[in-house]
Amino acid sequence: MYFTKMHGLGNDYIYVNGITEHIREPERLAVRLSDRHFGVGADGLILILPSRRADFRMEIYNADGSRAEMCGNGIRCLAKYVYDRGLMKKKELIIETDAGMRRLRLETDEEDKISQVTVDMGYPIFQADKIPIISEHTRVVQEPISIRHMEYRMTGVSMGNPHAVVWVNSVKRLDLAQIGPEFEYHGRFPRRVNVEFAQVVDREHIIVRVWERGAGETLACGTGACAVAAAGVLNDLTERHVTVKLKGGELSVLWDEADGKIYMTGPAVTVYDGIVTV
Ligand SMILES: N[C@@H](CCC[C@H](N)C(=O)O)C(=O)O
Repeated sequence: MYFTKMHGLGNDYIYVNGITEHIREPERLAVRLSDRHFGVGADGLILILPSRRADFRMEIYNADGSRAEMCGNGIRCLAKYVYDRGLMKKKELIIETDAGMRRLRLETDEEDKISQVTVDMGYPIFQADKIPIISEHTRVVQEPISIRHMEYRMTGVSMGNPHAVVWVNSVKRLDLAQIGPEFEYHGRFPRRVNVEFAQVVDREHIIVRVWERGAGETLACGTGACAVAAAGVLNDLTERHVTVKLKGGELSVLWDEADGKIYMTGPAVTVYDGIVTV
């Protein structure tokens, strides 16, 4: 099976062209290939598939084999994948995801190399039952949650996939390996959760560490950065246009007042092409 390893800010995925490759049991394949010791090594597997309603369809499998609705870093890389291979030569494209249609715009340099990709990430969803988060309130805004005898305050956001944003004074000394799984599998998240620990630097800059559902701590999360940006506005901590600094680099995120949608801009990188026996 031919594959390509790509990353957005170190959030790395194995990309397989599902138009030419016949993929059986993608959940199991994701687990096997994502293993960093016995496999290729990645945060998950992304399949590029045909779509009747859009240019392509994206299917995401986390490293543990679970299916995710949307992936912000992954979708930028998917756009690069199809553009660089000439599967599509437009600089504007629409990708169908399990979270709905996403519109993307590619920026290229004078050598036709992609420098940045902007994604229309859609509307942030705050309704607790739609995220989903179990709560007595319609929205989860700075609600207490107890983890390992510590009380945290979380704001719930769906970017097509579920996120809990926790504001902290510093992201440095957090033991994510301990608290991450406790959030992810907490009973208040019926479909598990991605959790972002966010530190406000000033009203336009945020530092974030992410524990991803199905993948653990990753170097970056596109949907997570958008969830943090939305929570920052909701909690009146930040402006609508922010730079989100993650372990693997920076994303620019705008929650547009005009249309209510979130726009995320960042890089997409190819690491290498490979062949694996499956
Ligand atoms: N890293 C991604 C999100 C991938 C899916 C996530 N782990 C989930 O299960 O929802 C991103 O860049 O958005």
